Amino acid sequence: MSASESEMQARLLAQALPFMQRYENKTIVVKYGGHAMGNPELGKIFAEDIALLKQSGVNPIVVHGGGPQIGAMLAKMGIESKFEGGLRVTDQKTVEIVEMVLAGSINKEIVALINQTGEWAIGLCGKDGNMVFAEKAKKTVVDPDSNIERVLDLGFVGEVVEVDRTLLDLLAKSEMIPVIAPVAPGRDGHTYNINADTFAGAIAGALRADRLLFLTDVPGVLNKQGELIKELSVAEARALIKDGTISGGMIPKVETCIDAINAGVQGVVILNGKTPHSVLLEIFTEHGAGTLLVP
Ligand SMILES: Nc1ncnc2c1ncn2[C@@H]1O[C@H](COP(=O)(O)OP(=O)(O)O)[C@@H](O)[C@H]1O
Ligand SMILES: CC(=O)N[C@@H](CCC(=O)OP(=O)(O)O)C(=O)O
Repeated sequence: MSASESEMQARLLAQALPFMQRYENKTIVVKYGGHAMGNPELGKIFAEDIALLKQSGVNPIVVHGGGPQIGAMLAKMGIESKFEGGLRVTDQKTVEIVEMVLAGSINKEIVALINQTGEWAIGLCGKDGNMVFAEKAKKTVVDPDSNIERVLDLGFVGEVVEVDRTLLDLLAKSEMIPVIAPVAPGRDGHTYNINADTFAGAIAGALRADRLLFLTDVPGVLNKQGELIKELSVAEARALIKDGTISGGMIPKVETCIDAINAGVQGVVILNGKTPHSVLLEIFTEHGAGTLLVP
């Protein structure tokens, strides 16, 4: 390494100090989307970033998705994936596979990656420690042609109705980093499939998290021309959903951002999880990337 390169690295490290002080003991919820996963090298870097946050005195909580991975498993079993309003229509067979993929293989993969850094991760879903309770989602969509609102029946898709922070508060005081799959029970005894974005938003809201980061496979919210929108107000976001600029999986993400801001979460950002060290860059440098949602 040349002298100027090591000087630059030292300067970068020194610049991180005020950010480390700012976030000490603060809760940062990181939603790791299924589209941001898949590349082993990037997975390792993501795990290192989370480990570094914990080592720096931050309380990181990982909530993960796995939509594409669920789709692949369903396809293997000859079941077609169907979405309405960005949410998977989930019958009994599908919810069993969702739980198997999310709370099983993906959750343990992320836990193992973090453990390999030398930190300690613990894999959970909403069922563990009675952390989250859900009920059947009451989702409505407005038909753009007729402007008539209709209620969607998405089967066992849930929305979070209760978060008990007991277990997460315990873990915050421990060495353990929680890694949570978005599956939760209902008081009716059913298991519900919850969109990982809305699940992460509910956790961040219940914990009054300092930051909520969404790692996905695009640089942030893009406008009609495909350019990154660096700052998006709640009103602008609603307008972009209405005119179809924001569609598919970006809808629950942006709706969650709006709810999280209303619940008092301070910094809500959608950013590219395929950029190496995007979490560290966002938290410990001035070079925040992605779309910042503002009231
Ligand atoms: N306006 C928009 N800006 C950016 N992405 C958008 C927009 N509208 C729809 N999308 C889609 O949303 C996707 C991200 O959501 P999703 O597929 O649920 O990802 P993840 O698995 O990371 O949660 C992008 O890959 C993109 O295809
Ligand atoms: C109800 C619903 O749609 N649940 C999602 C849960 C996983 C998820 O949200 O994963 P991503 O974050 O990778 O999109 C699903 O079944 O795909």
